[in-house]
Amino acid sequence: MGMKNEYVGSGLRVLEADGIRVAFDGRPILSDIYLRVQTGQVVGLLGRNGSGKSTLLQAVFGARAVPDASVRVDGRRVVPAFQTPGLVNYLPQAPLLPAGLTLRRAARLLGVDPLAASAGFPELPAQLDCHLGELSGGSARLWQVLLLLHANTAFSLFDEPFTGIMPVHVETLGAAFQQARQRKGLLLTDHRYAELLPLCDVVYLLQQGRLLRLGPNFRDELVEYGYLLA
Ligand SMILES: Nc1ncnc2c1ncn2[C@@H]1O[C@H](COP(=O)(O)OP(=O)(O)OP(=O)(O)O)[C@@H](O)[C@H]1O
Repeated sequence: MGMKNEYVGSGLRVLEADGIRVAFDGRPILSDIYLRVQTGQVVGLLGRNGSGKSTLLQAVFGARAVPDASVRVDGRRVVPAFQTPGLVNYLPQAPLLPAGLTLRRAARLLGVDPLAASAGFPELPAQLDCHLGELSGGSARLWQVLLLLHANTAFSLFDEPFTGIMPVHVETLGAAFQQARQRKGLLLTDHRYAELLPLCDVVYLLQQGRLLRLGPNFRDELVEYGYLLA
């Protein structure tokens, strides 16, 4: 794409965030967060409804300005992170790509080969000339996840990538995440923990404004903190 892209394809990259403090109407949502994702890792972010997962992803990406946030890559400050070419992309909970765009065009804008991106999903190639707005909710979601996953960034942040996607595709998508780990670092938040946890190298739980890095007995911890029933 002609753009300088120093972040892709050359060794280990470490994305760190701390100092992220967010309050709404005086009610603290995020306080004292430290988060780390490195290339080669799938990192899972869990937490109860309203715990601030989406807010945290926005703050890391730079979509939400946080005055004292420190987001760093390899120790170098990158705020807002999205301004650094090739560093990170982010799929919010809501649709990202315009409804009037065809998939072929969306893929070209993102510099992605749409056939490679949709490998393993037999019905997707036939949708290439559809507009995003013409697809079912689940198909549109799946395409957006796949296009961002295959776009050439060192990190991808996904807010609820599995939502709306049918079970047979959730498994294939999980495999695509695992494959993408060879190229990038992934930060995923989703309530489908049964599908998410087996993919994760690191699991974080957002709990009352703090981000806890869970240990090997994460299931017990998730019960203890009220995210799962015993
Ligand atoms: N713009 C805003 N103004 C006021 N409060 C907000 C705003 N955005 C988010 N909140 C509140 O901040 C809290 C965290 O919201 P957030 O969407 O980050 O949670 P979440 O963990 O992603 O939740 P879920 O699992 O339900 O998607 C919630 O209590 C929400 O109501």
